[in-house]
Parts: sequence; C-alpha cells; structure tokens
Amino acid sequence: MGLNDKQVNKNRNFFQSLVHALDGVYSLVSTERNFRKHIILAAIAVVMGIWLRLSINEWLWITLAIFVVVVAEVLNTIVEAIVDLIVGHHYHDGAKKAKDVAAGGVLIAACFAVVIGCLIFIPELIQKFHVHL
Ligand SMILES: Nc1ncnc2c1ncn2[C@@H]1O[C@H](COP(=O)(O)OP(=O)(O)OP(=O)(O)O)[C@@H](O)[C@H]1O
Repeated sequence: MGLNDKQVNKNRNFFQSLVHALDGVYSLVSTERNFRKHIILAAIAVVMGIWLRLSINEWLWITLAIFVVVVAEVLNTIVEAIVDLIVGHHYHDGAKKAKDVAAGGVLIAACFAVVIGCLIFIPELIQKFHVHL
C-alpha cells in the first residue's frame, strides 16, 4: 500500500491525499496490535447489534463508542510515533509522560465504550431471553 515515493512536499491532488490517508489506516491496522483488538470487539458489537435489532438511538451510542475508541487509538499512535521520532530509544521523563497519557486516553475511551455496551446490550439480552422463555 502507499505511493512509496519518499514525498515530502504537499499532496498535488485529492487522489494522492486519499492514498496517503489510506496508507495511514493500513499502518494502524498492520502495526497496532491493540487497534486490531478494538476493531474485532467493535465488529462483535455490530454483529450483536444486528442480531438484537437495536434501535436507531442505540446504534448512535454504539457508533459513538466505537469512534471514540478509534480516535483515541489514532491519537495514541501519533503520540508514540512523534515521541519515538524525537527521543528514539533514549529514556526521557517527558517521553514517558506523553506515552502514558496517550495510553491513558485509550483506556478512558475503552471504559466509556464498555459502559455504553453494558447499558445497551444487557437490557436487550434480558429482554430477548424473556421473549424466548
Ligand atoms: N523513550 C522513552 N522514555 C521513557 N519511557 C518510555 C519511552 N518509550 C516508552 N516508554 C515507556 O514504555 C511504555 C510503552 O512504550 P511503547 O512505545 O511500547 O508504547 P506502546 O505502548 O507501544 O504501547 P501500546 O502498544 O500498548 O499502545 C510507555 O507507556 C512508557 O511508559
């Protein structure tokens, strides 16, 4: 994936911008283990949502929860890349703080997603099993 042209100047057209943006998404999926785990959990939530026939309101919350985690993962990856670019493999208290705070952001986002998932799926599952009992 990607143009692989060591380009450092601005993108010339929309297609070039799109290819570089897709390169970024590919990089996230191929290099970030936690991002892949979150995508798998998001896919499970979507399949369960279809199975439980969630309302539009519930889908809005589930979508928000998924995107909050994705955005947090993206920001975490950006912070890690920039910190590594600046300090490399040298220990630095500032580098530790930046990476730990970025990881903390992902944790907070994941907790938000778990709360939303429980609030939506637990009552839906209880209702579903009552119907079939
Ligand atoms: N240059 C550094 N200076 C100080 N501490 C560092 C440095 N690089 C990493 N660390 C510490 O090591 C931890 C792990 O760093 P790493 O670069 O492996 O992030 P990383 O977390 O890949 O995380 P994950 O894959 O879990 O999102 C950081 O949270 C930080 O506490």
